[in-house]
Amino acid sequence: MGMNKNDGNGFSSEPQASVTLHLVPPSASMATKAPGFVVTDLTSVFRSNTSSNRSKVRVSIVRCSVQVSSDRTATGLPPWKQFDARLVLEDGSIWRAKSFGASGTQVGEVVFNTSLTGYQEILTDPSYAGQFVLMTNPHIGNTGVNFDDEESVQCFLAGLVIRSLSPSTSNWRCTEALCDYLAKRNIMGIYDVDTRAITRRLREDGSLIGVLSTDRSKTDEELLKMSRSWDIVGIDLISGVSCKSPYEWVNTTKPDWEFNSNRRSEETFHVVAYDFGIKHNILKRLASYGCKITVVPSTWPASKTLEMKPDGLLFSNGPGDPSAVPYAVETVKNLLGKVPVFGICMGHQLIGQALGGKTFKMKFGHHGGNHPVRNLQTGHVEISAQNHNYAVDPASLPEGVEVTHINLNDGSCAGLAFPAQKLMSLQYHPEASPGPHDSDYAFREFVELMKQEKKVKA
Ligand SMILES: NC(=O)CC[C@H](N)C(=O)O
Repeated sequence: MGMNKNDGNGFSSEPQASVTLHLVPPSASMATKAPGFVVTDLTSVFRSNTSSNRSKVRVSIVRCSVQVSSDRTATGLPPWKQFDARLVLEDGSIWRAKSFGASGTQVGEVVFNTSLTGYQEILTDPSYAGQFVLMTNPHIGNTGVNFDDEESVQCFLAGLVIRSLSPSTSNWRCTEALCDYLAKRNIMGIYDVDTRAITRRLREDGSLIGVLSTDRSKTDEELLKMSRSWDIVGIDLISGVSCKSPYEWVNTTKPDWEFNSNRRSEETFHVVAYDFGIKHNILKRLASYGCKITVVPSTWPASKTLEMKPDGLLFSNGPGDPSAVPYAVETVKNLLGKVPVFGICMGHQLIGQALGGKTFKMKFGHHGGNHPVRNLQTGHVEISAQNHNYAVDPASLPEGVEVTHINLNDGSCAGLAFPAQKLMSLQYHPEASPGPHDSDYAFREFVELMKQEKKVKA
């Protein structure tokens, strides 16, 4: 197999009498539907079991590229169940496509995401509940999905809209093909649709409600009517994604992926995290910075939180309209000023409202991993991960509240601080997932805020 002696990967060029290869296709069903895989990449063959008898070495292939055999592709069929699909937008436009994943009829708001990679984190971000995510990157699915990149326990989004779905997967962490993953989670995906044209329309006209359907019995007019009789504004989407009872979170970022290992606080701070649809990486980053975390449901009363005597509070990201969840605003209001708080995205918007400010719906929002933000306190520009359709109007906020960050694409408010109330918040995602890590320092600043408060109280 052309391995060099001691090449640094544990490979040896010594004679090997017996080698067992375990091929790992992206999914079992793909293997049965498309027999005859062609292994195209053996770069990561490694020795998993060395016995004292060096002539018997078992080898597992953990990374392999799998391509659908020419037999299968010759038939012109892709390795997933596919139906004709329609996306009917409320403006009357009809987009014909092919489906993968689940089938049926689903209504939602269409938003476009400009991330080049990280579709699994996007699919599992609970903040997309009620929305169809259209990826502007035309080629999706080529890295499959894996065990580690889940941002929640489920896919809450309404569906996925892409230009082209890769028929093969190639990634060393891949455990399943995207088509099978979505089918199991009952999420509809469509491809073979002009995502660029839809994006331009959304940029011109703003986010649009649409209906995605594989149901031939439904007329275009019926689907159009459905899209025009539903609205995402004013709906409490948080209650469908929040946990039902409190739990402890202990997982840190895995050592292999930890890029900020010197930043762990020597003290441990107890953080109560309100789950409005919390992404796992927010919890992992807090844990990596040395926090002990209790996650509580969105309806958890402020009084019970204060009984837990936390050092700090995290108000998480979450789906939908912040004006549709007055109970959450009330909870935030009852907690502000009592302990240091950090709000992220929906959490930031709820803080804005709790302070007496207003939120408004943006034309098409910010969704992607490439949004430039200026930190007004340091002057630094961060490239950030964003996913929101609403924003806080800074002019509506009371005196003493500082705008700390602005989005450089449109000048909108991207961060707030209110030192008198030990408060900081960001409209975007310092935990990234997917996206750049430029804003990770925000977790350190939150720890500093809790540290200062502890000192004052001591
Ligand atoms: N990621 C989030 O928390 C989203 C916030 C809010 N639901 C919005 O769309 O603006």
